[in-house]
Amino acid sequence: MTTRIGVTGATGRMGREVIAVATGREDCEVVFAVNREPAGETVDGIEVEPAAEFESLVADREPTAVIDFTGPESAADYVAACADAGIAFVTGTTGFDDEGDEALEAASEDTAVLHAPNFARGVQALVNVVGEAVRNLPGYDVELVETHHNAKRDAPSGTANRLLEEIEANGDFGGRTHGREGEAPRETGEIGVHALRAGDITGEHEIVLAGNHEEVRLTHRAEDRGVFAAGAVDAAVWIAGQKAGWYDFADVISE
Ligand SMILES: NC(=O)C1=CN([C@@H]2O[C@H](COP(=O)(O)OP(=O)(O)OC[C@H]3O[C@@H](n4cnc5c(N)ncnc54)[C@H](OP(=O)(O)O)[C@@H]3O)[C@@H](O)[C@H]2O)C=CC1
Ligand SMILES: O=C(O)C1=N[C@H](C(=O)O)C[C@H](O)C1
Repeated sequence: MTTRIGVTGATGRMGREVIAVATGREDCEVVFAVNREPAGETVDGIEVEPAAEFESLVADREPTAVIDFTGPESAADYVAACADAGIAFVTGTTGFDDEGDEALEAASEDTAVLHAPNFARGVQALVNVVGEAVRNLPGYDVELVETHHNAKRDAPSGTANRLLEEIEANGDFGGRTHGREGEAPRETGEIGVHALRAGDITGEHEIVLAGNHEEVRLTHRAEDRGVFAAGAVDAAVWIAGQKAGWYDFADVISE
């Protein structure tokens, strides 16, 4: 069955990639695309419509899943609208505060919701192995460095936060230190977190584990945003028809 996809944030860096991927596949169709300020644009032949028309587009075009790459405030509004309409919601948006997280979780009681801070399959593999590395190297210093383009709003990245949760769950750490300045010797057990913003870098995450006169570096580097878009479209095709609930990208990959 063809998955009918609605896209939000259609003229953004990721929205454009999602439309490019989805229009190139035979198992899905982009039935509408919206952006805050569409200015009469089309993306890969899809007309971009005003965000204010989202609810009427949902009613008229009957998407089976919405893919969202906007911002945390708008994603919270879109997930609530999808929950009301019973449409599956896939979001890669990052930077949610507690209220945003709660909006996603509340919506998952009424519809299928999948949130992934990173839709690259390699990052999922990194999440899977980082805990094992930490468990194997107790007492080693751990630092995380993430690097993104100069227009990224949130820091640390959503992916960095996910990796940090995994690191903390697998070792005995004393807290996170975001950057260092001045007299700032490393405390035992702290996890250093560093966010670089420069140019149009797609997204890099590196975990450094050092001790015992050796170091291990686990690095993921996304070379093209199409990697994220392909994962998000895979997720939308997978989630359409799933029952209400909370899903993550690991559920998609494991099938
Ligand atoms: N999970 C993953 O794999 C990835 C996640 N991301 C995350 O995705 C999000 C978007 O990133 P990116 O594409 O680079 O950001 P952009 O700023 O390039 O794109 C966001 C788009 O959303 C639009 N927008 C904002 N509010 C609304 C609204 N209410 N309705 C419709 N459209 C709206 C913006 O429009 P306007 O320009 O008018 O503001 C813009 O076109 C970020 O949170 C980022 O961290 C990014 C890459 C991969
Ligand atoms: O904003 C981005 O560009 C990216 N954001 C995601 C994040 O915050 O982790 C994923 C990816 O690294 C690109």
